[in-house]
Amino acid sequence: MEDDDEIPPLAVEVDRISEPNASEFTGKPENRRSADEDSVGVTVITGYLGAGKSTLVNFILNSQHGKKIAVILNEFGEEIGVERAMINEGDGGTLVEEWVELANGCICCTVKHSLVQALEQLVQRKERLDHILLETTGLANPAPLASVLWLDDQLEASVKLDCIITVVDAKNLRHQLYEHHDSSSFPEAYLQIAFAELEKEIHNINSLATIIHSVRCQVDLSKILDCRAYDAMHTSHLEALLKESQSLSTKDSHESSVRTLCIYNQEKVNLQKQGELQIQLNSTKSCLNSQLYGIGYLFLDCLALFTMQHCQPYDHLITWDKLQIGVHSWLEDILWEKKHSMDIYRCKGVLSVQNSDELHTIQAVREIYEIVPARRWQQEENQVNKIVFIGRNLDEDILRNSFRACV
Ligand SMILES: Nc1nc2c(ncn2[C@@H]2O[C@H](COP(=O)(O)OP(=O)(O)OP(=O)(O)O)[C@@H](O)[C@H]2O)c(=O)[nH]1
Repeated sequence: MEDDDEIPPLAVEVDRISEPNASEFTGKPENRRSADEDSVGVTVITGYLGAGKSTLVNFILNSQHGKKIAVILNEFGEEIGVERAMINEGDGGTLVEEWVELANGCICCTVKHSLVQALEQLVQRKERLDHILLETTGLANPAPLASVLWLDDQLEASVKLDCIITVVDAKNLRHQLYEHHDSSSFPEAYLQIAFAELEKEIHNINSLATIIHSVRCQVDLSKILDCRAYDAMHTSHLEALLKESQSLSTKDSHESSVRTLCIYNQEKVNLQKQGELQIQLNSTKSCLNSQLYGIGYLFLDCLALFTMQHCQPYDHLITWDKLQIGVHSWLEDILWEKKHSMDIYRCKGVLSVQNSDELHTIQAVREIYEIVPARRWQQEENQVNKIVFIGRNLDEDILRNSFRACV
């Protein structure tokens, strides 16, 4: 990346920003203020991997606000299509006025210019938008974004930075701030104290942040949309952010050892847990009658429950057609047992499941995971399994090969 790319396109020298006067801040005070009336508000939604950014986007889109909202998603190349498939667009995309996917890089460094272009195109649409949501990757630094939105000459007057929301996962924040801290077995009373401490820690990092507690990002939208957090009255807050952005090199802002990779598979998968394994027998092919003869137990390297269906009563020659494990067991091996010594921070994706016409989403943040049916597959959609992993020591071959046991 060119050095030039790293410096946000500032309209004024940063040294001058120290003046608390909003007029001097942009150099064009009256324009800025009157333009505010017509400009489209942009809410930047940021937060660490798995903090709940998409959950918040989903919540906003599905709430009754009567606004025409466009969503800009920033994805790393490997994540293309996964993020969007996981957000509920409503039937036929009715909840979202416009989608823009900024792929192949992080919005805070390599795709900054694409962001400017995307915003321009959105505000030039015939039908006026009421609001734009910009969801960053879980590894983005929001400061350079703020400078693009606040100070970019091309954009000035047409969009305004309404608010930066940082979604924080109360369970994992301590772990993220102080690695190796395990809060999974804390008694409740301790947790309450820990959460109070968390608020203190958040305020130590940003004393001006308004903290809103929520479960699954269900918040009062009047507190987060159209809040003009950076209008003329609140420029000092942004000043600090921009100064910080100047001192940071985007080259250093991403952990180089953290890798993102994606595995694909076209076949439908089995979700079942190990205790519910179904073992298909070759001998079923030669069955003469269709009676169910029984359920028995079999010791392999684990205890597996199997059903013998449609077998001849005296068929002693049993050979396995396929030993299938479920996605649950596969994930638990990787996330809980850490069988392959991979340090997985985040896993997300879509699954095409056997005997189901619904797209299932797979979500994991550290060791906590869930697999849920999200919606029906759309007709034109390619029903594939696509799973993104983010973490350290990821081994693509192991992940891909071990996943095959689920199909
Ligand atoms: N228990 C619990 N889970 C939550 C809450 N909010 C979000 N989640 C779950 O956390 C997981 C990650 O949420 P996402 O919204 O995809 O997180 P994200 O910040 O977009 O993640 P990245 O794509 O990695 O940047 C999902 O399984 C959510 O259902 C919450 O308040 N409580």
